[in-house]
Amino acid sequence: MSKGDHIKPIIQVALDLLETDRAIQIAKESLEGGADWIEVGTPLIKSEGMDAIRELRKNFPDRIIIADMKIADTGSMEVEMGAKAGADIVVVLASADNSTILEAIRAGKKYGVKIMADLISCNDPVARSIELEKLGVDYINVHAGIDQQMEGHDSLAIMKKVVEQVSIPVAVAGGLDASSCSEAVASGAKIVIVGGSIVRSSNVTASAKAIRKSVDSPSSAPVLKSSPADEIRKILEDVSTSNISDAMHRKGAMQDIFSMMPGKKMIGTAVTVQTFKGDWAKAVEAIDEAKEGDVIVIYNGSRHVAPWGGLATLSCLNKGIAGVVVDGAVRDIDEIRKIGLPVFATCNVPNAGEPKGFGEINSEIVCGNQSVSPGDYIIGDDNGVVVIPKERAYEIARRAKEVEKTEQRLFEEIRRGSTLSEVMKLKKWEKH
Ligand SMILES: O=C([C@H](O)CO)[C@H](O)[C@H](O)COP(=O)(O)O
Repeated sequence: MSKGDHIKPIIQVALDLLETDRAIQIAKESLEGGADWIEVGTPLIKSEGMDAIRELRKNFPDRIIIADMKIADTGSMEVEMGAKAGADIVVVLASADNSTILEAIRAGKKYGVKIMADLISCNDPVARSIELEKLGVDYINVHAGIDQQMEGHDSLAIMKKVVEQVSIPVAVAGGLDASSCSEAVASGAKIVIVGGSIVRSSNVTASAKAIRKSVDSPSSAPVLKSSPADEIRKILEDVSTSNISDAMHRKGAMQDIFSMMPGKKMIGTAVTVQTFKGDWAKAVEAIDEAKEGDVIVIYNGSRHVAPWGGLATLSCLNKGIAGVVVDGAVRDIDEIRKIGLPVFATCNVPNAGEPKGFGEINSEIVCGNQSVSPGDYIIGDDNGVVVIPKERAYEIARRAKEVEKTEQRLFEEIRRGSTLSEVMKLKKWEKH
């Protein structure tokens, strides 16, 4: 039997990293957990070039190595590069022109490597799979890319159609975890390609083991999906406002708004209130308009007169409101702390304002220098408060989760005795 012939389903670990040394260590831990094939991920190839493939080949002489080059042109030249660096399988984009695919296949035959076609972003993946098989590719990868996953795409439904139409082995990729891998194998996938769920885990070996176990006793029971709102909420419970800020490229964080209830996290959807210096009527009326799980977000603009205090906070608790944010001052901090509701504000003062009744409830406002519309997601913790526009809530929650996973892995590597700059090769990545 050659090193490519597997009877069991194949787990291909996708090393989507930027540094070869980390990739080698993570590959080692993945293989200990039961992964089979090693993919030199596209980001790694772009970061370190063909040398990443050479190094992985040197370290893992007996393993199948896939060069995820996502070839779009010059099929022959790039397959030759991958082959000469030590790859067994080279990846070409399924959306590349047939001339590129054919040249890749010809070069593959010449240099003894197989060709995998990646269906990422293909308009008609099933029809293209049939064409690719006729053209002569060796494997097809049904793939929802990382950015597509963040918007809720997944690859399993298309993969199930593709396996019915082609007889070459079908791989599947796109945010797979143990349960989706199991479903994929039960539905006909021969290769499961797993990146984030293994390589960004703080315990790579345990995560690979869990996937090994799931693909070796696959279940066709579809993974039960929760509603987008439930999924968003569940993810937001796991991540910090720092993770969310990173996911939003530093957009979304309110300025000069601080927690009055250290240690309390707040997640909810905005009911907005525009008021004017110390006028507390609209702020308090908003409590009756808000529903369970909402966050009342108030622009007031005074550091010296408070539109919010203990009585309003207790009223919120009675209605199941998730918390309050005030661009301005609050008072009765001792009472607020006893009540225990998360309250965020610019500062605290003893002075109350007046219920004059100017302003509006549920118009677009600016709070902490951020635009907030009714229904936007508001998350607060000890780092501060961030706003996620409702239209991007699912995507940003998913991206924040990826940030959190990446950090968990970095924590693990630092715990092993390294430093942040060593792990991240900071000097190499300084801007030139
Ligand atoms: O190919 C991939 C992606 O385009 C980045 O290069 C990933 O390796 C593939 O999607 C698997 O990774 P996960 O989706 O994180 O499991």
